[in-house]
Formats: sequence, C-alpha cells, structure tokens
Amino acid sequence: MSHYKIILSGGGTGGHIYPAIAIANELKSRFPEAQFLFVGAKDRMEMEKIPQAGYDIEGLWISGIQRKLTLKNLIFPFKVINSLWRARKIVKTFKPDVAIGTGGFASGPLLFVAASNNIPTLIQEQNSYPGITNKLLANKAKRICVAYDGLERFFPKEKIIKTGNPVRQGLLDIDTKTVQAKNFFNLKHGKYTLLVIGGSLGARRINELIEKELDFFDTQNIQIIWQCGKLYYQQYKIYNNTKNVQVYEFLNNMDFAYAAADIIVTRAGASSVSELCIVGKPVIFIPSPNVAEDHQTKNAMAIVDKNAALIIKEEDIDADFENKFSQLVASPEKQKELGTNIKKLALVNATKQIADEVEKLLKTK
Ligand SMILES: CC(=O)N[C@H]1[C@@H](OP(=O)(O)OP(=O)(O)OC[C@H]2O[C@@H](n3ccc(=O)[nH]c3=O)[C@H](O)[C@@H]2O)O[C@H](CO)[C@@H](O)[C@@H]1O
Repeated sequence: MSHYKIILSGGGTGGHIYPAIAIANELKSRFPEAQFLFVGAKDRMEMEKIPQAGYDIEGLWISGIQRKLTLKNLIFPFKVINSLWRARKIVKTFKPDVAIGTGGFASGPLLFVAASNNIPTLIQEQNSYPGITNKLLANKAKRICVAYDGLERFFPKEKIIKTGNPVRQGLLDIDTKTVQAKNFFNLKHGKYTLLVIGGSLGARRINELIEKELDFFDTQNIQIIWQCGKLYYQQYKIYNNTKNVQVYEFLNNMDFAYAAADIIVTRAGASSVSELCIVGKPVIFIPSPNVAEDHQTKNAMAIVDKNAALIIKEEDIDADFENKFSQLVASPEKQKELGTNIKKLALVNATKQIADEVEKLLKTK
C-alpha cells in the first residue's frame, strides 16, 4: 500500500522549512499516492512558503519562550495547551502513518502528540548544537537524522543516523544554470557577481556592512545580488538597480542566485552551509553571534578548518572586510581552492537517506 499519510512539521525560519519541503518532495516522488500535511506556527514564514511549494499546511498558535519575563511568556503556557489540543485534533483527523519534525516550535506539540499516539516519529536536526524542541522530542522519536558528528551528547546514540541536511533538488545542478540565472537576475554576463545572503530572515549587521561598502564594490566593478530580509527591505530598496545592485527581501530562486554568483558573503545557518557545500563556490561567512551556543560559528568553522571557506567575525567586519574580500577577489587560485575544497564536504544523498529511514518506519508500522 502506498496511500500513506505523512505529516511534516517544522518552521519559524527557512532553516527548518526547506529541509521539510525537500523530504516531502522526495517522498512524493517515491509515493505519488501519499497524502501530505504540514503543520507550522501561525503567522510564521511557513504559512506562506509551504503552500508555495504545493502542500497544505495547518497553523498552531505557538511561539518560543523568551529569556526575560514578558507578557508573551505569561501567555506561553496557554499557547502550549492550545497547540497540544489542536495538534491532537489534527492527528486524530488526518491519522498519519508517520510524523517528521525538522525543528522549530510548531514541531514540538505536533510530534509529541503523534508519538503519544504511537505514530512513529523521525526528527531531523540541522545544526551541530540542537534546538530545544528537538532535544525535548528526542526520547520519543524513533530516528534522529543529523548532519554533524558528536550529537550523542544530546540524543540517544542508538537512534542517531548521520545523513547531512536535506537540500532542495534544484540546487544539485546549478553549474548548468549560469547563463539562465544571469538572465533571470538581469545581470551582465562576464561581470564579477557577489551574492549576499543574510539567512532566511535577513541580517542587520550584514546589511549595514553592504550599504557602507557599496562604493567599494563599485570601484571593484562588481555587481551584487543582495538579499536583505523582509524586515529590512523598506530601508534598503532605495539601492535597487543603482550601482549594479539588486536588492531582494527574499530570494525564491536560490538555485539561480547560487548559479549567478562568483563569490558569496553569508550567514552560517545550517541549511545554508549544507547548500554552499553543494554549490562549491568561494564563500565568506559572517556567522550570527545571536544564536544559541554560538552555533553558526561552529557551523562555519567546520568548513573553515578544512580550508574550504573564509570567516570574518561580526565584531571584526568593519576592520577586516575590505581587506579579506579584495584579497580573495584578486586571487582566482584561492577562489578555486576554496570552491573545490567546500564541494568535497557536500553530503549529496541526505534527502534520499532520510526518505529511506522514513520508508523503514512506514514499513515497520
Ligand atoms: C537567526 C537564526 O535563528 N538562524 C537559524 C535559522 O537560520 P535560517 O532560517 O537562516 O536557516 P539556514 O541558513 O539554515 O537556511 C536558510 C534557508 O532559506 C533559504 N533561503 C534563504 C534566503 C533567501 O532569500 N531565500 C531562501 O530560499 C536558503 O536557501 C536555506 O535553504 O535556522 C538554522 C537551521 O536550524 C540555524 O542554523 C540558524 O542559526
């Protein structure tokens, strides 16, 4: 029987959403008859991105807990109770054969309820340091797919499988898309292209840096695709189509963005890092210092330590950026070396391996 019912839950940021979409797409190609339902958090990105990818989604009233005492924290227990109740209704109505969680707050109640109803659950952890939701869910999960070594510090060892992070199919063949990509972005062919990515939500300090360096880029004859994030778009859109700059709040065609780029300046969220390994181009990481356990620096250092990318700490960008950037641009050899080395770190079969694990769970049911 292949009329499986599959629930996927994860969201809040792109880092949790795109792995879920990649897994769903792979399962859909294996089981065209299967039914899929996503569960996310109301008002978060997934409510827009999942339907765009062609799937149904239900939103729970849930959010993270803040570190200080705020009104939001006082209503947090009510959100948990409400979302557990809603998750229970969703699970009872949809009757999934398996539940897959990719992190983010909504996956907490949904996977908890699924596991409590004896539905096999698989969680996928993108980072080298797990988020709180996956840590709470680990004991009830049947399988835990991870992308880094050393996760047995947090999860039961016998459940862990190192697969890498799932990456959307379209990113696997970007080398064939350069011309199409440059046309798509209206870029000049043959002109050096910088891609700036601030993570799925955008990065304030990277935006400030890019704004400050626009003249510098101009003197270097560089054209730029600048993803500044939804929150910052109003502020930076004035630069759109000036000095060879294109400003986007969000890039819906990451394959084209990567294909058009000669060099990439980026945050170091886990999915971005996995994608950049597949892309194989010279990268300068500016990790966010504002995430749990400084995990973006760890994500980036796993690459930098293999001489496969450069890193500039956020606190050093004003002092170091121009130097490091222009040295790299001036050295085609160094760019080639970094691009070749980062590609060696790619785990290209992650999505397939995770789908294999899901299949095993479906078949043992
Ligand atoms: C500030 C924050 O909490 N960041 C976390 C968040 O990052 P964030 O949501 O930025 O996650 P990632 O960098 O892992 O992934 C971003 C995803 O969004 C896509 N994308 C991004 C920009 C864009 O314009 N278009 C687009 O499609 C990327 O291709 C990628 O697939 O989740 C990651 C995975 O748990 C964590 O490692 C990050 O630390």
